[in-house]
Amino acid sequence: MAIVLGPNRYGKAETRLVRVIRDGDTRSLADYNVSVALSGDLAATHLTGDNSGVLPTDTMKNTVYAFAKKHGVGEPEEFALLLARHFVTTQEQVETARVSIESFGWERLGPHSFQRKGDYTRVASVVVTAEFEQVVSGITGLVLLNSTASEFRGFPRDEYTTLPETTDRILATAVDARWRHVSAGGDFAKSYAGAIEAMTAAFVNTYSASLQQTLFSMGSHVLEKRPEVAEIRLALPNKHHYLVDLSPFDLANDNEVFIAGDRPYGLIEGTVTRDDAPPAPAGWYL
Ligand SMILES: O=c1[nH]c(=O)c2[nH]c(=O)[nH]c2[nH]1
Repeated sequence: MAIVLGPNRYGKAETRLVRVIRDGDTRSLADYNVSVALSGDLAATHLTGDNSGVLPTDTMKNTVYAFAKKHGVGEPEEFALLLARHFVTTQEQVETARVSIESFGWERLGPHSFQRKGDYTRVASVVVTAEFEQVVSGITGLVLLNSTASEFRGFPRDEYTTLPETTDRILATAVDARWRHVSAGGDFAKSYAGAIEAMTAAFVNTYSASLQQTLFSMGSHVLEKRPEVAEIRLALPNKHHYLVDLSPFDLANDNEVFIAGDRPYGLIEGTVTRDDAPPAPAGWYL
């Protein structure tokens, strides 16, 4: 009996790329998940441990980011072709390159602001006893992004701090919010739509020193615009976008090419309350 190596391929899966394109004061966004798989004369690495034909998957990831800077990303089909042709023509042992791209859609909210396409979830919960009725409305999964007008600096540094200070970064979050109504009556459809509008407008229009500051601005704006809301609690994940270091490839990166981080993420939580609102009933947690 002979044991033989069957079909095989390898590559870097799910390179998360966000490419910001600047046109004067307006910015547009490509948000891609790029997977590369190469096959060809790759038996040796499996059979003998000879890696002389194995272009590192790390290099594939770097190529995605470097090409995004150098050539822009165009349509996903075009960017996939560019990458696939590169691997086939530059690596002799590679016969086939498969490049797959998921492209996530964003709707424009302003010159540098976006909302992730797709629905988010409206939630409502009530608690009723003989003494009180409590109505809480909310949302989860409203994904917002500002491609500029966000800083994070002036923070303390200790021996474990490596984060550089920045005066220009991407700020993105998936809004998870609950708000408590003053009473159990009213036009809940209008209230809900107005709360979302207020929250979104505050995110777009706040020049942010931190996500904490943006949180307070969003909560305040809801309370200012919606008198029927007594209190709002926001939980905002900081969906980090890391600037890719393209200096090893002699490319500058002036806030154009980012790694969209997945985990871990910062989680910024806070409650904003009006001081004349009826207090939450004892034992009630938003
Ligand atoms: O807006 C931010 N708030 C933080 O508390 C924080 N911490 C961090 O590492 N980055 C950020 N960004």
